[in-house]
Amino acid sequence: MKIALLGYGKMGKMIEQTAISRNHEIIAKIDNEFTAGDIKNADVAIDFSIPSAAFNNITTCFKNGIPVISGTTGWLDKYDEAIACCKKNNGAFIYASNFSLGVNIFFQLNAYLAQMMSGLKEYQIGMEEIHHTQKLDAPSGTAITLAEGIIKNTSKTGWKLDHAGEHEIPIVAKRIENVPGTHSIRYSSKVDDIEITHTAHNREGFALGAVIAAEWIIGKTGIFDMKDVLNLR
Ligand SMILES: NC(=O)c1ccc[n+]([C@@H]2O[C@H](COP(=O)([O-])OP(=O)(O)OC[C@H]3O[C@@H](n4cnc5c(N)ncnc54)[C@H](O)[C@@H]3O)[C@@H](O)[C@H]2O)c1
Ligand SMILES: O=C(O)C1=N[C@H](C(=O)O)CCC1
Repeated sequence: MKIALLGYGKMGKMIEQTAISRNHEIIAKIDNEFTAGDIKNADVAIDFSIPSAAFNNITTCFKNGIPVISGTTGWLDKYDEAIACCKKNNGAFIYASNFSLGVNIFFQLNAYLAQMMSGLKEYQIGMEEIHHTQKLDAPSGTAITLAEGIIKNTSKTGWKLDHAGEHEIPIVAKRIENVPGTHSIRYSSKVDDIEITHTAHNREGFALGAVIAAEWIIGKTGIFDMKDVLNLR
């Protein structure tokens, strides 16, 4: 598989290593603006760039017939527009706030726990995410996906950083040097707490999931997610 890397920072470099170890070829390492000519020979593009560049990167690929795996977070105000562009161009797309296989299992666990806790008014919910200090967005994309999983399964109607209203999920975002990504959801009552945590030890899991998604999407048309890739439905 010939891969164009859109974003050659911490994740782009990790994905390069993983892709080469799985016998793929990196045909473009893009770390700034690019033209269609730079990526024309790619079978797939993997975008781990920055929030302000993601939409343009992704839609340029659709317009040039290249399937996209998108891991960049913090750009989802334009997600619907990107989907419309993908459909118009008969393209193929997977966005995941977190490509790690463990986190995708954790998403399922979170939804199941929320369903069980939904009737128990004694428990107050809270979420915490911890990432490295270079992270541009807060809360993390993963925390937003986790909050959406809770909203779908409880009477909570939204989320807010720090001071949430009664019907919202409070998210605390901490930035600590060199932390790859830790997410916890806690249900606290007067008598006990229930807490689930996913801790990434490094970035290898994110990269492996993104390369597996890229292998999976080749030859397909449509909009998919990691549940499709990992057969979690
Ligand atoms: N979905 C996941 O599993 C997952 C995992 C880790 C990180 N992320 C997200 O991926 C993104 C990148 O993370 P990172 O840690 O590699 O960040 P990073 O800052 O190390 O790398 C981003 C790179 O994008 C480059 N860039 C800037 N403008 C660009 C453009 N127009 N086109 C292409 N590249 C451009 C920057 O020069 C930089 O090298 C972030 O949004 C982060 O939240 C997602
Ligand atoms: O390092 C980052 O930045 C990460 N971003 C994703 C998010 O926002 O959830 C995934 C975890 C690492």
